[in-house]
Amino acid sequence: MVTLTREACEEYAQEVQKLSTKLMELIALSLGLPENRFNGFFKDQTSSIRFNHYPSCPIPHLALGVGQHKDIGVLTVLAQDDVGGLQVRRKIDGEWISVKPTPDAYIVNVGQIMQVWSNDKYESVEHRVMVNSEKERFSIPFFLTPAHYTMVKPLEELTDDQNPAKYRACNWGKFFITRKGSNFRKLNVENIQFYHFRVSNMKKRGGVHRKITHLTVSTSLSFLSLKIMVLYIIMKSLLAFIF
Ligand SMILES: O=C(O)CCC(=O)C(=O)O
Ligand SMILES: [Fe+2]
Repeated sequence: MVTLTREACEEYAQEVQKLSTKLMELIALSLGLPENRFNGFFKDQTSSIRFNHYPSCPIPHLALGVGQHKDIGVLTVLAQDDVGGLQVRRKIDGEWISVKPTPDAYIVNVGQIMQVWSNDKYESVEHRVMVNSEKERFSIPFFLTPAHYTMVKPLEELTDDQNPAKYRACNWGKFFITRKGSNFRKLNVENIQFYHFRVSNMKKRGGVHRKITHLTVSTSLSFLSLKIMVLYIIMKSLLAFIF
């Protein structure tokens, strides 16, 4: 049995954070930006680590370890054991492809924030985790996320008249709180995602954006009904006063 101490976790977090900083510098260079372009976003970063345990499951085809999703952060640096189960969705045909575990290697996922920052030059991949009928599995993802006050939007250097911003700005802290506090399952809608802020999605009425902004929509609706009620009361008193 392996015992994880707080010190070991903290040391691991610090090291993987350093690795992520290095990766962000390389990504900046790959986008033709100065190496330190992203550093400012991570001064008060909200990054986190998760310890995933997937117990073995006698009927694996009826269960999923983690349902299909795109990571919401900037990057995910994932450590996994040798059991396997992670699958990524191939874009061209939607086929689920198993990611073979490579010893002593990390898997790095591009998250939705990176996709927004790069105005779609980098794309976040959809993935899920299958369970194993005999073996339990462990994985440790590190989610690199910016300071809570960061306005997530395409970088200005990567947009111009020919290539306009594909996403509207969104406050990361508010996004995260909305996501965590959402009762999306009860409402049978998808939880909030950065791709809901795509300009093209937002134009479509009745599209995904309308679904996920139910909070805003219902708030404005109740505000509207309140206004109608007040107007009704005023009218009634006015009529009562006149007649
Ligand atoms: O366990 C894995 O391999 C991936 C887990 C994952 O996708 C996540 O926690 O976001
Ligand atoms: Fe994930």
